[in-house]
Amino acid sequence: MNDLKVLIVDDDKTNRRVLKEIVESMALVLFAKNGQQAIDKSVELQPDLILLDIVMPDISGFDVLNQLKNNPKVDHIPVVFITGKHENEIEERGLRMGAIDFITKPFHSGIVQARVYNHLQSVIQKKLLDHYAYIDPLTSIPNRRQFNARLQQEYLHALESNQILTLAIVDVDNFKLYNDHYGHLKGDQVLKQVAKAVENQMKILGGFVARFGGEELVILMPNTNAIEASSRLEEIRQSVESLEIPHIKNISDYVTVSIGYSSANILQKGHANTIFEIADKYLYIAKSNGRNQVNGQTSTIK
Ligand SMILES: Nc1nc2c(ncn2[C@@H]2O[C@H](COP(=O)(O)OP(=O)(O)OP(=O)(O)O)[C@@H](O)[C@H]2O)c(=O)[nH]1
Repeated sequence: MNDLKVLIVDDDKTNRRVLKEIVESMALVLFAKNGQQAIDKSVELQPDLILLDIVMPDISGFDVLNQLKNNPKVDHIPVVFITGKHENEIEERGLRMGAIDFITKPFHSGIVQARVYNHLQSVIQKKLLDHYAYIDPLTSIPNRRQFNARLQQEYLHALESNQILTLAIVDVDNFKLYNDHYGHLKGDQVLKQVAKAVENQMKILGGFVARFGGEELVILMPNTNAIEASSRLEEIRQSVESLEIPHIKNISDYVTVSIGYSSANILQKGHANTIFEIADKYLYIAKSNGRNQVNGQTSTIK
């Protein structure tokens, strides 16, 4: 569990030390001495669990929890309240506000350890579920669900910041023939290699890549105009060709991809799918013009 982080928020030094001793075998321990630090460190360090004292001199634990629950960057982090005495009213209020549990002082180390352990187990389970929900099992890159969420995010960001968003579709050429000739298992290996090559390029060039489905990958490049997009996508096209994966002799020497893109100047909310449709149109042109090429343009979404 060593890559897990627990943030201990307590104004009392002794309490922080005692809790640290209980928690440190299960997770990396972070500290905050007051409410404001708790909020700042939660946003910055993204702990997996927060142990939060209720009574603190600046902002009370209730107010901290309220602020955390109203901030989309941290609203998912489970919070366990630390309280001086057991009072049903306080416990009910905290649980209704979204705290997942209560720990009472003075600490019984065995109980605190068991509670923290159980909550960290839930965190691990959730991480695993998130992984399966958002990662494509064949290629290990983000899947279409993650892409859809990211597209909405980047679309809004581009609209608000008046930046150009490029969306590209990368499609393996003549892949049906490849599958028919070499078999689907070999085809799967090709998809893995192509996804890896594109992902590596995106790490260098900047951008997000996902498997859209079948033999199609999709790329998002925020703040990227058509000229920049065209040269980056050309590098991606070349990176796949240079893998030198043999195709069927009379089709082409190596496995290649065609890429269609749209560099969108976004003037209107709610038309993220239109960028995809335009990129798809250019992909069709790239295919019709002979495959193994990049095609696209600037478009305006209004
Ligand atoms: N091996 C493998 N094949 C897949 C997978 N998903 C889709 N395919 C195959 O991808 C092929 C796509 O074929 P088409 O849509 O006709 O496209 P294409 O043959 O690449 O032709 P062009 O796109 O015009 O170059 C089909 O044979 C699908 O079965 C997968 O996960 N693994």
